[in-house]
Amino acid sequence: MLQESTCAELKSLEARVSAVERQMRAELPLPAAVEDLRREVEAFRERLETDEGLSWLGFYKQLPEPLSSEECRRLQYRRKSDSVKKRVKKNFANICDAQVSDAIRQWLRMPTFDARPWEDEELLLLLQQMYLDHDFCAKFAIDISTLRKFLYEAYKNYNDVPFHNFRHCFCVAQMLYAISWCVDLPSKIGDLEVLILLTSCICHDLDHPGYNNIYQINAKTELAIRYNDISPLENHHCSVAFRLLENDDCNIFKSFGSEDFKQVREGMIRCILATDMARHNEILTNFREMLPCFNYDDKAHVNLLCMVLIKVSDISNEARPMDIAEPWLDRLLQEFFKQSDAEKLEGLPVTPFMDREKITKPSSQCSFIGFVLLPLFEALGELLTELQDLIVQPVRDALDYYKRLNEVTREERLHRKSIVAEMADHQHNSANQSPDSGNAALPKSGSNVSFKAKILSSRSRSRSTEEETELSLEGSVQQYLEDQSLEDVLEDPESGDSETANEVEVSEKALKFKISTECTAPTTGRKSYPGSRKGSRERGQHLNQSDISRMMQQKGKLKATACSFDHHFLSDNKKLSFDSPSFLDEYALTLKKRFEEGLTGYRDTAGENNDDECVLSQETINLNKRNSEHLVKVFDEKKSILKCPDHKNNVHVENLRININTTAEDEPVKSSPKYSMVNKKYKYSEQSDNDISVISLKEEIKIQSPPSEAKSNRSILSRFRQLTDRFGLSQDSKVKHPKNNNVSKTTLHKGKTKVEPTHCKSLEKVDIRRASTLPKTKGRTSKSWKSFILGKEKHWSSDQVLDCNVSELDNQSLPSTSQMNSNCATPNKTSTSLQNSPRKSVARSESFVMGNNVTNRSVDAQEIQNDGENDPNII
Ligand SMILES: Nc1nc2c(ncn2[C@@H]2O[C@@H]3COP(=O)(O)O[C@H]3[C@H]2O)c(=O)[nH]1
Ligand SMILES: [Zn+2]
Repeated sequence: MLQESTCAELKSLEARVSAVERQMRAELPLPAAVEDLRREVEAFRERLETDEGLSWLGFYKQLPEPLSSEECRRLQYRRKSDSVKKRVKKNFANICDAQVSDAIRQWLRMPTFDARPWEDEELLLLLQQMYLDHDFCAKFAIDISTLRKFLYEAYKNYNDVPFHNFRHCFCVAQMLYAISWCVDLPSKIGDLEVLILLTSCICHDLDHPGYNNIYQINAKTELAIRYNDISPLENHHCSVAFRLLENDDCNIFKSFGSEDFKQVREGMIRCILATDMARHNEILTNFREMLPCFNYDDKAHVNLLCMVLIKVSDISNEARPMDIAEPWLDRLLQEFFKQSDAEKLEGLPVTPFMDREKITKPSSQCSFIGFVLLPLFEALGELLTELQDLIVQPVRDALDYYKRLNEVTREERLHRKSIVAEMADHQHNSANQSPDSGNAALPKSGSNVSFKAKILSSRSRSRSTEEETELSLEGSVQQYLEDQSLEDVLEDPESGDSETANEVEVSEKALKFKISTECTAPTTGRKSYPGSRKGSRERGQHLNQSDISRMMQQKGKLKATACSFDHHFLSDNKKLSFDSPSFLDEYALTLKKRFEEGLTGYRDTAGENNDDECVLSQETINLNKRNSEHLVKVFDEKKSILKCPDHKNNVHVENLRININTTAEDEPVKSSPKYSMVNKKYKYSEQSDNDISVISLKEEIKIQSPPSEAKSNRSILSRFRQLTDRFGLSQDSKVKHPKNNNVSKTTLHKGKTKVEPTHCKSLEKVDIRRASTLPKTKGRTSKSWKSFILGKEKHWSSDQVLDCNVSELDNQSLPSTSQMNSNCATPNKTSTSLQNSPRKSVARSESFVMGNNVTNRSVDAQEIQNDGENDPNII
């Protein structure tokens, strides 16, 4: 009894004491030292939560930049400018009656055809030739002026994006055309199916915004909402196509009866929707099953074959000679990187096969060709055996090449690792010899030049700039080793790691109708990609018990370290008798939560995002040099393209030469036309709008990097140690912050232009290998074009009118960031390295016109600008 009452009294006393204590804490002023400490701690917390450079710790709370920022404007969708459209329209009208020489018509039937030297209007002429050579106009009563208007409208509705532009559309149509001739497709599936296929190829990426379905779905764009996440882009391309065809002026099917038109519509929809890579496995599996009993009389079989044919054409760049294929890959990666940058910027899941931090050219191609492209080509090659030599073997050669390139890269990486291991040993030994000088043994920022130089000299080419930046920061050997093992996993396409999931796997996950994706297991057996929200969730759930307990221990360590950090601020090291700051508990809780969600792998954006775009590796530059040499040759031979009077052609070719030399003037040292082209292209790669946006993305935009599985294992204690080190250098790190750092620009630039001697050596090696695996360019290199010339008189007509007002299209596929500023972009005229600069193009086109006795006048850029038609499609 007594015991009970005493206990109760004690408890009440205890409660009163703590109440008084709380009251005193609230009302009495804290000692000055404690006040100071509190301020310091507050500042520290603020720093952790708002400094992007420390975001890898996981406390960063900053939201992505507001959508209206300057950087976001760069992400927008690029419409063709009015002046460009008008010029192409006029030039096409001028040349559309020209006869294409037999030589060019033959070349057009080969996968080795090179579209690069041709102007847009000339490509339109060649598309027209495809219809004419199949005799479609006669067979299907297609009026030639309607065909021209249709082709021009299609051209007009492709955007100025790096890859999915009009030239891609041309290449896809041309590959289908080449296949069609090679296997005599009309005799197998009928003329109508070939007409449907060719037209579908031309329309298959209409109004592509340069951001794929994964982006559309994750960003919940208007298109994704409109099409319920089911192939939003392909539905859009198809819808735009039929909007064009609604207009009688360009409806090439207007003479068709309703049943026939229905068949065309069904066929086109089927073909265009088949280009969604999310359906790749489904289509390939069905086709393979059909192969043993394929029957050309069975409509279902023919339909499936058509789907495979358009898919093959769509992804056929690697079946072309390397010097044509590789610039396309550069453009594709440019578009990929742009998308993943946008995803980071907007806090969306980052598509792994598009992430500049995760892929290289060889890794991307090994995965894509090996797992996606070749299986499809081989399946088609089984049915149409004529295609084996034409496209299947060149794709195998390309895969061999990229595998070897990957090996070389891997060897370099191993070499690099051994150097780092050596350094680690050295560091370890020095630490053992003089315990007090442990820190001195660690290579610090800029302090260990030989360490850095050694690593730089052994680095892989394609990632050089990234790593240079990374290593020039606090160069912890341990950290470097960790990063390297991560890199190994990411770059090994056969590792099965979900980070290397290819486009089909990622697309299948992201694009399939939600109900089926959520309920069924993935057919490929690979995990969902970690960049996806689902992936993040899964990773969190897959943490096992020991992971959790390790994390909890780490949490404890963090708390302890934070307390000792706290002591650091107390004068005379005197421990004060109050609880550790409550924010530490909050931090511990947040940390625990983050661990549980599997979100601990935040990257040090200050250290790792200072990379450069790095799309153009040295071998690409070499190739570009070769390409441009080829281009000069083609210009010489271009006069044989059209059967026009010799003297007119001479004017044209002369003008082309003048234009080339004019460009060369920019570069006084190397003034030959060959070099001017090389330099122009290289310059473009450094100065393109995209590059600028990359730099500004790195420097100014807050990027919330996705979690990285391997890095999540890094000890939180070591991170905290780094943090406290950095905190000690707070002023410095503020200067170093990418947002304010002008120096980093210079470093990036230097990094890019610097070519280490060892790289050059191994590049030579790669180039030799490459030459041996180059697909043969039979038609083009074995015979001079001049030998094909039939010097017939050409009929020039300038009275073609291509006016065709297409009703406003549903242009809603903008990346979400661009929605606010969609009118502000200056079209990036330098963004297509396959095209010439606008000024140059104008001059060329004019000379083309001049050469054909059409009014000879000089066209000035300003005039063209003013001439722009007001296109309702421009948003
Ligand atoms: N990695 C890689 N992807 C490709 C290549 N060619 C085509 N693709 C992808 O395959 C996709 C096919 O459909 P899209 O044209 O929409 O976009 C294409 C690219 O994303 C290639 O050479 N390499
Ligand atoms: Zn395409």
